[in-house]
Amino acid sequence: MDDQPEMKAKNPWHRPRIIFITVLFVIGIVSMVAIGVVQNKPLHQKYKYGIVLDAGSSHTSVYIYQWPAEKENNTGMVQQMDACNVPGVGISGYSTEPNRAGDSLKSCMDKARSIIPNHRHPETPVYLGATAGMRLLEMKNAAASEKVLESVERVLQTYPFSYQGARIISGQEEGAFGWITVNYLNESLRQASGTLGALDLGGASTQITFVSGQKQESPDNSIDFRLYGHDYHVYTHSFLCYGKDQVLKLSLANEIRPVHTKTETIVVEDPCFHPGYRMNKNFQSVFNSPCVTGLSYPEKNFVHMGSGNGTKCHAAVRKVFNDSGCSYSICSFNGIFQPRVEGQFGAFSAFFFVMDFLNLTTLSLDEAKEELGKYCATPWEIIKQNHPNVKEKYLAEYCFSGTYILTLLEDGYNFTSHNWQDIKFIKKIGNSDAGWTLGYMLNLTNMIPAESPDTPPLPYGGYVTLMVLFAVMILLLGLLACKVFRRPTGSAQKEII
Ligand SMILES: O=c1[nH]cnc2c1ncn2[C@@H]1O[C@H](COP(=O)(O)OP(=O)(O)O)[C@@H](O)[C@H]1O
Ligand SMILES: [Ca+2]
Repeated sequence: MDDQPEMKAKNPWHRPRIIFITVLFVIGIVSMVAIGVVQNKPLHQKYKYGIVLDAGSSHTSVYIYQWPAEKENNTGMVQQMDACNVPGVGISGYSTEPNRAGDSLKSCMDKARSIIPNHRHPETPVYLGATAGMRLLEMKNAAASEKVLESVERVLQTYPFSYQGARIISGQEEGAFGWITVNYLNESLRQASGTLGALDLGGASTQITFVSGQKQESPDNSIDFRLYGHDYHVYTHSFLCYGKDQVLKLSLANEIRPVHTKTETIVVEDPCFHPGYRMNKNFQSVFNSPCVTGLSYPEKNFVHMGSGNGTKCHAAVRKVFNDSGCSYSICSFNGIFQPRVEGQFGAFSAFFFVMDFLNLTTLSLDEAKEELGKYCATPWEIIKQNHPNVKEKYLAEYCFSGTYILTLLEDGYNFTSHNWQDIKFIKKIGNSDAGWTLGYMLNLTNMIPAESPDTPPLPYGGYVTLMVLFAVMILLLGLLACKVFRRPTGSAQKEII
């Protein structure tokens, strides 16, 4: 301590010089980090967009997707930006006035035009995929289905986007793309971790799709994917006519046929509708579908009367499944091969709407049956009072729909009370709806590569953290070095003095 004044006297610039060097050193390090951060930060995130129209049997939805322009091939990058419900019925409902099918899409397409930045319009692909409603219309009246598709095509081509076509997708595509969507969103494709099976329930068809390690006995039900460097053997089946609206017609038709006479007023007592429910309906509304046969008196009406009995409803719904005649080692129903269900499942669309409304999504199978039985037995007046804001058509059908869902999953697909908890009823994963549309777009824009794309070894956040850590380490080492170099000089001077 006594030597300090002498040292200072010897070299009065020593300390300021060290401070000056240290300050320069710190400024250098800070600048290095700042430059690294600024240089590597994506300056202004550029997004690309894609539009898919899901032309379902009951309604059409327009989905707008967006993704960062430079990260097309990374899983989880494409997200739903907006979804618009087209007012009115599904496009197959315009078979007698096809022009209205195209017109119905305008409000949602106008919205898409306004929310996607103008300079991206010409490169934004638009796809329309029609599902089971149009499959049925094509079976019933191919010319009408052609006209409906022409009408939607005409309207979609008037928009400034890159129109890529309107077509009826197959049930196999619907199942496969639903599976791709949930697994893409779940990020289960990049890690070879377990995938999520996909259960989709529509109005006119239903799909089951899952990875199965068992022998695939039916080529029609088997798809092989190579995605991000992993091979997947996927089982899929789409049951046309087994969407919930068509099954309602099927089971009503089963109840009408035995009491079907030409003269009397026909009263059909239905255990799947609430006690006190009474509605005049036309035979036509039940027998107008290619899924239902055997109408003799199209002009006749009947009284649809609820009796609200869960057990009897289950028995009635059960009749729409044909369990005889499996030519494989194992079947679901109607002679269709299906291996035992495996792994976790995401159940979406009407599976979710119905189970969520009935508050059954988290219950065990037995609890769900019990709750549903009580719900079905509740008088219609009380149901209406309890849910004044729910559309009456949906409200009247929840007992039936819930019973159909439990029956399809248990008696159809052979889920049991042991693996019931493997089914997750989901609407969205992140911001994006579960459904076939995202998978359809990813496939058509080649955004899911067969092999894993090369990505930087570190994500951006990790890179910045490492840079900062190294900078701090260098700084500390520098300071330490200053101290160490100062000491010997000091002690040497001390010794000399
Ligand atoms: O909020 C809801 N509650 C109950 N059911 C709904 C709700 N929203 C849609 N749905 C039903 O979901 C189903 C959707 O089927 P979609 O129109 O996709 O037919 P598809 O897939 O067979 O072509 C229809 O049965 C429709 O009534
Ligand atoms: Ca659908």
